[in-house]
Amino acid sequence: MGRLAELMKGYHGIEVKEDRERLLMDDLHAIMDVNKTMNLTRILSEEGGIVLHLEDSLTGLPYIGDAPEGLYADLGTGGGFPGIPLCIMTGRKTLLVDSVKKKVAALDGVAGNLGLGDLIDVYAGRIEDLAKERKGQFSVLTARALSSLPSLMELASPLLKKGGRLICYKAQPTGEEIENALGIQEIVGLRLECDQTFRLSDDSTRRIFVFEKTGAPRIKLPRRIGLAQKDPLRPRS
Ligand SMILES: C[S@@+](CC[C@H](N)C(=O)[O-])C[C@H]1O[C@@H](n2cnc3c(N)ncnc32)[C@H](O)[C@@H]1O
Repeated sequence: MGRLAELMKGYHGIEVKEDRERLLMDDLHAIMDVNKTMNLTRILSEEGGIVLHLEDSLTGLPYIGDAPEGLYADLGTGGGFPGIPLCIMTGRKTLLVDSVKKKVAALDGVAGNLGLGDLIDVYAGRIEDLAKERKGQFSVLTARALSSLPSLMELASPLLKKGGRLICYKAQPTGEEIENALGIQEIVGLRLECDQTFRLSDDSTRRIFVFEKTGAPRIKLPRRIGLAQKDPLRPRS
C-alpha cells in the first residue's frame, strides 16, 4: 500500500486499490510537470500534493457515490482537482470546466496521457455559458476553492437535473456565507443535504456542503455573466 492509500484508509476509511493509486499518483506527477511551465497549482512538493490535492479531493468520494447516476462536472477545475481524482475513483463520465483555455487544454492532454480520454471531456469557458448550452444535464457537480457558497449554488443550479447534487469543498466558510446560502435555497431550487467537517492528515480542517436540486429556481438563471460571483444572491427579507 502506498502513502496515499494509507492516508485514505487511516484517516477517512476509504479504500484505494493499487491500480487506482498508481493512476492518481501519475495524475499528480503529470500536473506537477505541467506546472513547471504553467501556473496550475501553488503546491510544489509531492507530499503537499498527496495531502492537499489527492487526499483532499478524495474526501468528496462518498458524496459523489450517493449522487444519482449520470454526468459529473468539476466547476472551476484549475489543475483538475477534485475532478480528475474523482473520475479515476468513480469511473463517471466527467467534464472539467474552466474559463482559462490553456489550463483546460493542458488538462485534456493529461487526461489523454493517463488513458482517461474516453471518460474525461473538457469545457473551456464560463460556467454561466455552459449552463445555457447544457441546462439540467448533470447529476453531480463539484467545486473547490472557486467561490462563496451562494455563488456556487447559483452557478450550479441551472446545470443540475432534479435530484442532482452539488458538492462544495470549503476550507473556512464564514458564518455569514453559510447563513446566506441557507437563505437562498428556495430561490435557486437547492436544499442543503449534508454539512460535514473533517480533518486532513496534516491536521487542517475542511468542510463539505452537499446540496440537492429540489426544483426549478424561482428566478431566471443563469443571470448575466459575472453577477453570481460579483453580486451574489441574498436572502429576501
Ligand atoms: C482557485 S482555482 C481552484 C482550482 C481547483 N478547483 C482547485 O481546487 O485546485 C479557481 C478556478 O476557477 C476558474 N473560474 C473562476 N470563475 C469561473 C467561472 N465563472 N467559469 C469558469 N471557470 C471559473 C478559474 O479560472 C480558476 O482556474
